[in-house]
Amino acid sequence: EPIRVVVTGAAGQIAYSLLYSIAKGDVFGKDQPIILVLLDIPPMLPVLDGVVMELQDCALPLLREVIPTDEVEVGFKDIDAAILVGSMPRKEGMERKDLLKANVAIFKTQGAALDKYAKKTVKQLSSNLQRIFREEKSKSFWYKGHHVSRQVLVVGNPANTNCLIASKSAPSIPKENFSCLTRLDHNRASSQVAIRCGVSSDKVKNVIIWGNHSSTQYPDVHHAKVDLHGAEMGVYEAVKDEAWLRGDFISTVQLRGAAVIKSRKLSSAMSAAKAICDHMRDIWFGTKEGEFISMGVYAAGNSYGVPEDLIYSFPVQIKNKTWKIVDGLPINDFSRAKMDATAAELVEERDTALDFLSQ
Ligand SMILES: NC(=O)c1ccc[n+]([C@@H]2O[C@H](COP(=O)([O-])OP(=O)(O)OC[C@H]3O[C@@H](n4cnc5c(N)ncnc54)[C@H](O)[C@@H]3O)[C@@H](O)[C@H]2O)c1
Ligand SMILES: O=C(O)CC[C@H](O)C(=O)O
Repeated sequence: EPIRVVVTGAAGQIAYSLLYSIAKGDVFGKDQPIILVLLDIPPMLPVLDGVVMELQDCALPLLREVIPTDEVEVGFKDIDAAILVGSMPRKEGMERKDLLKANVAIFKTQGAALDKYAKKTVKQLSSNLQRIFREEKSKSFWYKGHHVSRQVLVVGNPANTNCLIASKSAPSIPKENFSCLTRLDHNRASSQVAIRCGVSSDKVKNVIIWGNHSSTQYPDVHHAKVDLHGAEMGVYEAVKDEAWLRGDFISTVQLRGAAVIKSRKLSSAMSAAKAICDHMRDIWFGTKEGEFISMGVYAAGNSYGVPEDLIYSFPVQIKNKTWKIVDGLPINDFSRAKMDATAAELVEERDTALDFLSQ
């Protein structure tokens, strides 16, 4: 059976890199047929037509159908995965707060639309599932048995707060089904360490991005390992330069998005698309044994004292399409201060967003 995947902002630059990877099986598997739903705003429909033509012209065997639309009820109907990219990127000179105001309303609307249209009705389930559902009469069964596969990844910035707002606007979808993209930051951090050590990036594992996808994020390598020509060791031991690890390394990762904008005059797109693929593929197929990755998830119940009602980036492990925060990693004072600073920014962003949406 094909799965239905919607990408919003499908006429934009991230989508242009992303759609090909999804359609050729890099994310949901090499034998998983796909229906791609491309959602954008009305003025972009002519551009979407061109994207549809190009996808057809790729002649990809897994791609069963491409549906361009500007209507959320079409876009979100019965989807298995939603990748919410559509929103305005920051341009040079723009502040983060400008972006919050421009974008957060989109995610309120889209969360509500997901709640309304993505919900499968009991009627659409097989008769066997309908019988079990009637017998169980439990909402949690409904969630566990069926909704669990419906994953919503928020990419549009400010990604954490947009994700929180989308999730709050979709009360029938479990909070666990929402996540936001900090995998790009994770990949940036792994890559910086790999370059410094002169190894390929797959030799670095378990870096952590804590907090917000912003310049307050904390890229933490205290628990990361590097395979240095056959010998696995901690990153501090391998790099042997604490000043760099606590200074330029952190600021390079924190400010990388801004550096790309300054240089390209456009927000990162190829690397963002690659990170989206990594994030979704790990949700679908799970993380490797003994490894964790970073993603923004609902903070409730975390063991790190992060305020609960936030989407905060944590180290997570994923199995059976269910993520779990890696608990109990030792946190030193240096890390604690940085984790708290990024949490404080997220609290402020959340409050500004809620305030703004209530006006
Ligand atoms: N989380 C991350 O790591 C990360 C990385 C890079 C970019 N981003 C963010 O991703 C977003 C998109 O970036 P881009 O470079 O592709 O931008 P873009 O301007 O090239 O494309 C955005 C697309 O979204 C569409 N859009 C706007 N409002 C929409 C709506 N309500 N519904 C559907 N579509 C809508 C636009 O018409 C446009 O086609 C930005 O917010 C950017 O900051 C996040
Ligand atoms: O607007 C920014 O500073 C960041 C843009 C994007 O999210 C990125 O990380 O490349």
